[in-house]
Amino acid sequence: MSIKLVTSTLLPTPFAEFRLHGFEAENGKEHVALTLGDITTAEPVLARVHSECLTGDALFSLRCDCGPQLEAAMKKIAEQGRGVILYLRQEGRGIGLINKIRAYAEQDKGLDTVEANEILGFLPDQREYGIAAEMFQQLGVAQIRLLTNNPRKLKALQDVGVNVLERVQHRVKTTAHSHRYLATKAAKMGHMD
Ligand SMILES: Nc1nc2c(ncn2[C@@H]2O[C@H](COP(=O)(O)OP(=O)(O)OP(=O)(O)O)[C@@H](O)[C@H]2O)c(=O)[nH]1
Ligand SMILES: [Zn+2]
Repeated sequence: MSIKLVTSTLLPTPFAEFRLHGFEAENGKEHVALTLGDITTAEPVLARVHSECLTGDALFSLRCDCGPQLEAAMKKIAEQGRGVILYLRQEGRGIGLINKIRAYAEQDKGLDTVEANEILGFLPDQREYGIAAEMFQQLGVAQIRLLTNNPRKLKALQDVGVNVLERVQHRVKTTAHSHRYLATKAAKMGHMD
């Protein structure tokens, strides 16, 4: 086991009172999950596997759609009264915060998100989803309906053994700033509508 559930508490939010679960990975990284309702029953659970984006999730960045996607996932789960969000600390598609800022600086000079990662010596997407499977298992989630537009995430999760019954579209409104970013994701990273 490369990650363990350490402690849980309540997290009141504007959308619902979630449970917040703290996980510690073998490599020292700390991850969290938000859950609502009884997610241990056989009925598929609405789930979002969200990758950390400090700029989008906490600083209101318009360069990407992460913040609105997180909020939309919390709202959809609140509406259903049942669901789970894994918040994985894989900032910058796995390259880390400072390197993501470096990548943004390259994008300021005209490169797209994929080219910027490559010029810095990284793959376009370095995320790994093995811990997600273990987190679902430890939370007692048997099968999920996954909120995503990213086919690679869907496949990666299935490859590590997550039982994904359905992909649920998870689009949010685009802004003038995020338009190019989303266009690159569609053209180069296969993101779906
Ligand atoms: N390296 C890099 N990472 C970025 C950039 N913009 C956003 N990210 C990171 O990308 C991650 C979010 O991934 P996305 O590709 O936007 O979306 P996704 O989670 O794969 O797919 P969805 O489930 O459809 O949202 C977060 O970790 C962000 O920090 C960028 O320009 N460069
Ligand atoms: Zn983002």
